[in-house]
Amino acid sequence: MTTGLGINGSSDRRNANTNANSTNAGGARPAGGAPKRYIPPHLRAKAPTAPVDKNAALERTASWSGNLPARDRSPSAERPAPSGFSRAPRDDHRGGSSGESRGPQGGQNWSARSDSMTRTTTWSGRRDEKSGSYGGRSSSSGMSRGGAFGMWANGKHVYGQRNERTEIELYGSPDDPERMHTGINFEKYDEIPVDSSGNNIPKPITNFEEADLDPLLRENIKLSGYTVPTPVQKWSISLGREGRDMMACAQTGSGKTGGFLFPILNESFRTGPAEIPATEGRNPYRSRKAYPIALILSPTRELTSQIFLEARKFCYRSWVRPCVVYGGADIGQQLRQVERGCDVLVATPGRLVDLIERARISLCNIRYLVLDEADRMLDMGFEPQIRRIVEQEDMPGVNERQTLMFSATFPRDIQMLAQDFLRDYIFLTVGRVGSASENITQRIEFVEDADKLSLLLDLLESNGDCLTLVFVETKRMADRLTDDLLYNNIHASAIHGDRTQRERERALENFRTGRTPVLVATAVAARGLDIPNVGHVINYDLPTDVDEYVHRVGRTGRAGNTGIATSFFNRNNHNIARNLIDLLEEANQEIPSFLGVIVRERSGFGGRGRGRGGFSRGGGSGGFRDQRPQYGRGDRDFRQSHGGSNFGSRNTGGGSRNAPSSSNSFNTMPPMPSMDSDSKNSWF
Ligand SMILES: Nc1ncnc2c1ncn2[C@@H]1O[C@H](COP(=O)(O)OP(=O)(O)OP(=O)(O)O)[C@@H](O)[C@H]1O
Repeated sequence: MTTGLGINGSSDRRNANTNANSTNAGGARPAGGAPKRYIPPHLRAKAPTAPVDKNAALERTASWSGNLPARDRSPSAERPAPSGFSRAPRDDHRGGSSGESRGPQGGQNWSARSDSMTRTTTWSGRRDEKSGSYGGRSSSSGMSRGGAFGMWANGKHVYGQRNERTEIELYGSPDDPERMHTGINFEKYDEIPVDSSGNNIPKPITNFEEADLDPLLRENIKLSGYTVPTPVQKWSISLGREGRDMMACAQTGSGKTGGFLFPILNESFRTGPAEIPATEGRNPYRSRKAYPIALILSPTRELTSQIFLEARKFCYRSWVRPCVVYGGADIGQQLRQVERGCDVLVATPGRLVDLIERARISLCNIRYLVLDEADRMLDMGFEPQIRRIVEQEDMPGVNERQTLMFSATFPRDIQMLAQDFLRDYIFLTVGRVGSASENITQRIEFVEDADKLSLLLDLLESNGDCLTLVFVETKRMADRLTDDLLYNNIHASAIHGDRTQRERERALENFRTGRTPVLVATAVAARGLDIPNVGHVINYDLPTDVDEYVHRVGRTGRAGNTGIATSFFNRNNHNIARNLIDLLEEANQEIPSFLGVIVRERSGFGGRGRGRGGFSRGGGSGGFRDQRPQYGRGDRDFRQSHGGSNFGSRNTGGGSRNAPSSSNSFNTMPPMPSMDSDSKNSWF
């Protein structure tokens, strides 16, 4: 039962739901006896219908059907049945999928590249290709045979030929429903205050036209439909030109991917490839090793794949070949792809280490290192691997490379740790560190565990056409809830760490295309994923960490579009209440009174409020995180507030600062157990 603490009249509505349905969480399948069917609100006044036939229950013909574009570019994924939305197979969310997954390593068609252009460069020993495809959004036909790559010849960048088919595959058509279109609030990004701190801060660019970008990059940006740079892009392009390191904290959906790709590609297009050092063996040109010039590390396979697809857009017709490697996919295929050309490598740490150990990747030519979701990459699970990749392999040192870190959240302790990988960096914040975008309407609903399913069904019923992402805390819960939704006639699938990579990619593809408009996810889908039309994020289970909350809700309200995030809260979530209040306040959201009540209750028990910048980061309860000292959420460049540093104040307009004092003395983290990215993912 709900308590009287609900807001907006929602508790009344839920009580009504509970009465109308059952007392065991709406449409949940009861442990024994005949299952009770969930009755949506608009049918509750009507006479009950016959129990749902199991197969019929999975038939979707109601409000979801066909409302969303069911365009499916997957070569072998099932197409919607002609009669409308045929149901996804019962095991759709658990495995046993019959269709091929789509993804850079998902199927045969992803393996080959489609350059008609012969590469004559000899710097990396890569094979010249005449045809084929090399993975991308659509592989059904292989990437267009006429797809063009450029080359670097005689010290010059020679652009590849334009190819209409490749352009449609890469960029979609302007009315492509799967393409992210900027929303009504896109221009408002410019109103968000930007703070920068560091030495000799260059001025940001103001627009793409005056940015003196490489003409090919400019063209590719245009083809991607970008007309105005977002704030983080304005700054990163200018910092990239100056060769400066950067730690950038900008809200979810505000264009951080372009923020790191643009400066890297702008410089690479101008300067060309790097020579392989003579120390690399007798005839490095004949070796099968790749020598990328840029390395982009990200925490999850899906995000890694997505960044690669973005990189392909901006590398089109250039000499730069992007390449992707991540766990769970066929390594043989990845190795072949690496051999075909690997100038910008997008990778998860675990798989990268594997390829380094096999002597198939050398990092000796790295000029640019990017940690996307940097706070996650330097968090406990990944840090040992990052240290190994960056410090113990052959990557040039911090003075010889440019290092860029991006995230929407940057806790203070991670900022401290990050200093080990950065040189005289600029700290950039767009909005407050770790704040949620105001494009997202955040609602917190008080609901007891037993009533969650009922409320979820109500919300889904009233959702309209949009895609809905439902977050839960455990893999088991993800499967269970998906079963419950399928049982209640809602097309849903699940994504979590226990599913095979093929199943994960398939679930994501079906979600993206609207075949299964509800995706139940664990934290594996919380960061970075950019899926158009996600209009509603529901935290069925709230996370214990408020930063995780920020990333989750950030799957909606992207690129200036608006979205809704609803979170189910009850007393079990008291640890996050304080931080949630701060977050809602910052984003100008309504703060339900029960949050304050619960915070006061907890203070009464001797607990203390854990405000931002206070002692605890996120107030997680139990688990691995809490074994670390907690330094508080970062709300600014930690160098500014730390005693002994010369960063006494915030700098918003450039100007000079003295170098920060050494960070090493602050790095008092106890050693953390090592985990590779795949085992890390298994947490989710
Ligand atoms: N300058 C731009 N003009 C138009 N659209 C843009 C621009 N920059 C980025 N976008 C679009 O905005 C969306 C969000 O961008 P992106 O995924 O880079 O956000 P992000 O800041 O990395 O988000 P997250 O914190 O969730 O990782 C993407 O669909 C991207 O194509």
